Amino acid sequence: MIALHAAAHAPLLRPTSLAVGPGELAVLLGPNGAGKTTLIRVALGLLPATEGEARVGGDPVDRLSPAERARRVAYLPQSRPPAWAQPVRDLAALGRFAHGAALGRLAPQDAAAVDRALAACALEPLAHRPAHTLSGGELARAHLARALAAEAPMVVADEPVASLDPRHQHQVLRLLRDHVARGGGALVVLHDLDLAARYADRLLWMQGGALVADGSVADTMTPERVAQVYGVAARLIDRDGRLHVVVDDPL
Ligand SMILES: Nc1ncnc2c1ncn2[C@@H]1O[C@H](COP(=O)(O)OP(=O)(O)OP(=O)(O)O)[C@@H](O)[C@H]1O
Repeated sequence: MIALHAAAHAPLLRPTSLAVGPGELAVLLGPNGAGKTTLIRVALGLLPATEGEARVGGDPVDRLSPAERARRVAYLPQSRPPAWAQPVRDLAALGRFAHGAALGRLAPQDAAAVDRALAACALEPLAHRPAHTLSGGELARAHLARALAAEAPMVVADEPVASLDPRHQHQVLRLLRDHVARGGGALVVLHDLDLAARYADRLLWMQGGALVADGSVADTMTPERVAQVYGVAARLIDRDGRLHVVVDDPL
């Protein structure tokens, strides 16, 4: 469980109360600069709250060691660390460091978790490739494998599908859904409203540093809200019980 009752001044996060827990895939939406990354960073204790507090797994995040926090929540940041000539498998193994693993010293359970994450991300054929030789989309999946290898109860992913082709976008969101089906929780930033409508249990809408709506797809995804939050005209089409979001023109 990630719980936030906090505000920050710079970058701006208006007073925000939010809890995301096991069994839900919450998608954080909002235009560029709305404060999505800021909210995540305050929630994870990576930016100080100027008022209030953030809790992870029930404890104030500033009382957790980085390793303890990493065992509770796997964070896939938007700007990922530069990849150097490290094989993909070693990059994924970084996800086990919070469990006491070190490169060249993976216990059987660490190696098994890394193998599961590589398989889930369809990276087995690339396991021995130096990460700096990967395409942008392959590298994004390698970072996801690192996050999944941690096998933390919560996953927080900031635009995890940004550089992926359509098939891999769906693959990543299915992996996050599988994580939720196994009892985990996920907080994921997306810019694709159609993907959000398809995969989210809950939508968190941000604008101007504030959470302006929080609820199910059925309750919160409306053309009016898309217009208000993003400044674009959108049509919602219900086809075979699934909502499709078609973005038309800027308003
Ligand atoms: N260290 C900082 N000091 C001052 N302002 C900042 C700082 N970091 C970010 N900001 C500003 O805070 C606002 C929110 O930024 P944030 O990265 O949280 O937005 P975002 O919703 O994640 O955007 P995007 O979709 O573009 O990634 C932006 O206007 C940004 O320029």
